[in-house]
This record gives sequence, structure tokens and C-alpha cells, in this order.
Amino acid sequence: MKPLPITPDRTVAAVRDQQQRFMRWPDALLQSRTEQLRTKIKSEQRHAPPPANSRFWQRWWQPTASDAMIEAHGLMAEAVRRTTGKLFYDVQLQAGWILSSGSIAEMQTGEGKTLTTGLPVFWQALAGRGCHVSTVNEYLARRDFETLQPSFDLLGLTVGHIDSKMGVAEKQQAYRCDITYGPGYEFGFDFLRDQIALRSAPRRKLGMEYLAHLRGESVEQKNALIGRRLAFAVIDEADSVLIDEATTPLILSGQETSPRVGGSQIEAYFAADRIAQQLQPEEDYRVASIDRSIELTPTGWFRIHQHFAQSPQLRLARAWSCYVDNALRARQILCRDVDYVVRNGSVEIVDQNTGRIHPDRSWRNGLHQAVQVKERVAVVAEQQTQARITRQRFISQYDAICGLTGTAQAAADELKDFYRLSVVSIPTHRPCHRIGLPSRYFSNLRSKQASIVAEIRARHAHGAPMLVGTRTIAESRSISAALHSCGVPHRTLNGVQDESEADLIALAGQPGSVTIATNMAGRGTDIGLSDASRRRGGLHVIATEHHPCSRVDRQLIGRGARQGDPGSYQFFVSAEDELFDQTPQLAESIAARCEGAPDAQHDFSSQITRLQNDLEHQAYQRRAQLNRADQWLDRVLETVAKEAV
Ligand SMILES: Nc1ncnc2c1ncn2[C@@H]1O[C@H](COP(=O)(O)OP(=O)(O)OP(=O)(O)O)[C@@H](O)[C@H]1O
Repeated sequence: MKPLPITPDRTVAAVRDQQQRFMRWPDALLQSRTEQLRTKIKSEQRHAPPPANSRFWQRWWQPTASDAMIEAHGLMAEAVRRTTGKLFYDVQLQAGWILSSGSIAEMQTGEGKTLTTGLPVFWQALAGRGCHVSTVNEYLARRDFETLQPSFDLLGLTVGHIDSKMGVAEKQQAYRCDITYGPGYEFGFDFLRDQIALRSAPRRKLGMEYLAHLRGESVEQKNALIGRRLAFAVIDEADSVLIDEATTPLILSGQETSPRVGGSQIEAYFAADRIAQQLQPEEDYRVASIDRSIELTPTGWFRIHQHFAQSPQLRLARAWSCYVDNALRARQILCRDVDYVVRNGSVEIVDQNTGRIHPDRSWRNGLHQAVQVKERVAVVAEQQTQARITRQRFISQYDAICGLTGTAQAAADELKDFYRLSVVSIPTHRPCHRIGLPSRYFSNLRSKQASIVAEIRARHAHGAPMLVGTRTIAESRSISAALHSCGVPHRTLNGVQDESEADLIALAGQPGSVTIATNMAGRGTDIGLSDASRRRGGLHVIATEHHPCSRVDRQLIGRGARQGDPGSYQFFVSAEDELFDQTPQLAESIAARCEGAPDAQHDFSSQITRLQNDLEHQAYQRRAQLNRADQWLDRVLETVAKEAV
């Protein structure tokens, strides 16, 4: 599909004209018009030239931009109006056009991306090849699905939703729909599950596929696959998925069926934990500040092997130093209520990007077991990796994608280089009234937290709703405990709370409401304000530290002052924040200037921006390296395939 010339005004006017026309039509007529469009697009598809064999997107037929696209957008806009009572803003129609043209639309936080996705999704779903709406978590997948399901129903399209707790049959049903909502990682895991099924399925004899077709059986049913061909995806929070998580692999594990070393393996984890507690930092091992990797010194190396020689009964599945490395990582690097939580007698990983807890995930190669030993919970068998894929590589399996986010421009070059996607910025619907208060700096964490609590108490007295964004669960707990002790009522959203996420968010915009939240309330969370809250200045966001990536900071402050509402934010920074781990000079300078005078007017914002830029550049280089490795792998696979022919 060729990118369309962007003529926002003409496009918006044309879609509005179509919608005006449809406003007079009864529901049944909208449905039959959808059916006609679907037939037209399918016939175009049948007569399209064969696929070009390129690696990236748009290698298969895509519906071309035409009057049909304008009409489809008009139909969807009208269906949304009838089912939600909301009339698309001009900026949403513009963004819809950009998305249907296969680009990334940068819409500021709170501008209504959920409804906007309906436009490209409806358009692409007409081709009947399945369209995925990929969100960053299950809560958003369900919320967005429930928001737009009535509109798609009205137009006669089928729509489903997947989550990690569903069984195969339920998922298959959702995947057979025209549109499927789900968290991006779950689409990836299902893809891996299908790859495994395909690998182990017996090869069919020539003609069997056709016979199955004549019997009315679909190939997917025959193979008991979960999903189907990856045709088109709309990626919500595109920068998080395509950039921040690009190098995080999706790993599908299965329980180890034949443990290689039996019960003495468990003893090895414990022995490694014992020696790890005896090793001395700097003398026996060093922790690298850049990637937090652990390196044993020659003395440490000697000590661990001396220890091993005294335990002849230990039988190992890997080198002894790996056990000790895991035990050191578990003790020195991974922190409870930061990297993981301990719940119901098991260790559950916290996703650092989303703040969500994933009970079904585990660290590999014995690290998870080392953490279980440290926490003295039951040690479970190691799991074998069955299949893995990087997110970057998984996304490249789609024929075409488009995406939305509030923070894409900063990553525009990378999106172009790696994914061949252009970024188009969409203006805001109403002017933004967000007020940024000067950051406050402290020499240590203790004085920072005391000031945060004092600030919350003072603001609470005036009744403005507040969102306090913390980096870790531990910090959310610590601020919560401090507020308890001074009698400030509040709620906590950190993945281990008892209340439902939706209920907490529904209350967060009420006057006087104080919500302490980890990254769970970062991207996508929509905090609705009451009129009384607007009169008190809207939502005030307190960010308890800077994230290494400035886009994550912008997402957090973007929870307030949405769509022209009032709102404000302020950062609290301490010299002991994790951000400064790699720049001790900056930490020392903040500590020295703030010592004894925490509220003096200091400004380190330009140094912090520079530091964030440096860290983002380092992360970019890691992703570029992975991308090169992926391209190399593709070339190898292509060569192997050619030689096989
Ligand atoms: N056309 C519209 N008319 C009225 N309200 C709208 C319209 N579009 C969206 N909204 C409302 O605006 C709010 C924000 O929408 P939404 O959560 O989709 O924003 P977002 O851009 O996805 O935010 P974020 O960047 O935080 O993910 C919601 O309450 C939604 O119902």
C-alpha cells in the first residue's frame, strides 16, 4: 500500500460528509452497506497481483486507499456515535486516516486513541483476513474491546478478545473473528505455540489440504492451531512495543520432563546460595554499573571452586560458576517488591516496563530457582525453553502494521529505520493546560520521601485529586505506610492490591482522592475527572523519580490535563535515585548542593535530560545490534530455503 498524500482537511471533510449521509440510515442499512464494501474489497483482493517477497510489511495485498476507505471511516464513525454517543473529533478522523495508510499517529496522551483505532481496524477487517488490536496489557485489551464491541456488532463484524488465562478453544474462537483484541505478548506466545504445533504435526500427503477444503475443514482446524495468518495489527502504545520492548524475547517454556541431575540439583542451588553469602564485594566479585552483570575476581573464582571441591556429592547441569553467578544475582541485584514479589509461596516476576506481575513467567537457566532459594519458598523444576522470538522479529511476521502513541516523535528515526514506519504528529483537540511545577531535589531518599508526604498532605487539604507515580512496589508501600501514619486516606495500585484496577481508576479523579501507583497507571490509564475536581485544578501528578527513558516520564505526567482539562505535575528527585547509578558525579553534585537545604532553588533538569538522552542512545545501540542479528538470520534462512528448493 502506497502512503497516502496527507491532506487532513479534505479527508476529514469527506469522512464527515459520509457520516452525515449515514446518520439518516437505519442500523440494518449500515450493516448491508458494510457487507457490500466487504464484497467489493474481497473482489479487489482476488484480482490483486501475487505477493512480492519482501521481508517487511506490505508484502501481501492491502486494501488500497480509495473512496471505499472514506466510506468505511464514515460508517465506523457513525456506528461509534450510535453506540457510545461520541462524535469523532476532527483530530481523531485525521489520525484514523494516517493509521489506515500504514503509519504511526502520534496523538497526545488522553486524546482518544481507543476510539480512533476503530477506524483502521474496521477498514482492514473488511478484507476478512483477521485484524489484531495489540495493547500493552490485559486490562487495556479488555477495556478497549468492551468499548468498541457494540460498534463492530452494529456493523455486522465479529470481534473477539484474548487473554493469557483462556483455553485453546476459547482463543481459537476469538482468533476466527474479523477483529481480535489482546495484549501484544499473548499474540506472540500464541504464534510460538502454533509454530511448535506445526513443527510436530505430521506432514500431509499431496492433495490432503484440498480434500480437507472440500470437506469444509479449515487448515487451521485440522492442525489445531490457535491463531491464524498474521495479517494486520494496530499497535497501541507503539513506542513501548516497537522500541522499549523490542529486544525483550518472548520465551515459551515447558516443565522440564526429564531432569538431568535429579534431586541433587536442588542441593546445588542451596550450596551456591551459601557460598554467595560468604563472598565479599570487590574482593571476590564486582558488579558492572552499566548492565549490572557480575564478574568473579580470581580470588572469588578460587574460593567458589574450593567450596565445590568440598561438596563432592553435587551433580550439576551447568558450570558451577553459573550457579554461583545466579545466587549472587538473586542476592545482590534482584530485589523483592522491585523485580519480583513473593505471593502464595512462589516468586512472581514484575514487568519493569508495565509494572504488572506475571505469575506464569520465570527467569531462565536456574536464576528463578536461585531467587526461590533466597526467599526460602518451594524450589520448582527448571523449565525448558520450547521456543523463543524477539518482539521485533514477531512483529515482522505481520503483513502490515500501524500504531498509535502519545510519545513517538522522539523515536521517529528508529521507527523508520527498523520498521519502515513514518510518524505523523496529530494536533491536540483542545489546547493543553498542563502546568509543570519546578522539580524538587534532595540529597537522599529519606528527605525526598518526607517532602513527598508533606506535599500530599498539604494538597489533600485543598481537595485536588492526586496521582503519585512510584517506580517500584516497595516505594508505593513505603509512601502508603507514611500516609497511613499521618491519617491521609489513599488507595494503592501496584498489582498486589486487593481492589480491582478498574474500580481504583474510576475513583482516582474524585476530589480529594490520593492514588499511589506504580507503572501500572502509566500508559493507557484514563482517569476521568468530576466537575468538582476540575474546579480544584484537575489531577496533580507527583512523580517520585525520573525514569531512564523520558518517554515514560511523559506518559506518567500525561495522566493529567487531558483534552483541555486543568492539571499539573511535579518531579521529586534525590541523589540516591537509581537513575544516577551510572553517573556518580551528578549524584554527588546534587547531594552536595541539597545537603541541609533541600528546598533551595536548584535546577538539574538539563543534566537529567542529557543523562536520559545518553541512556536512550545506549539502549538504541543494543536494539540496532539485535536488528542486525535478525537481518543476518533472515539472510541465512533465505539461503537455506533457496538451497532446499
Ligand atoms: N470523540 C470523543 N468525544 C468525547 N469523548 C471522547 C472522544 N474520544 C475519546 N473520548 C474520551 O476521552 C478519554 C480519553 O480517551 P482514551 O483513553 O482513548 O485516550 P488515549 O489517547 O488512549 O490516552 P492515553 O494516551 O493515556 O492512552 C476517554 O474518557 C474517552 O471516552
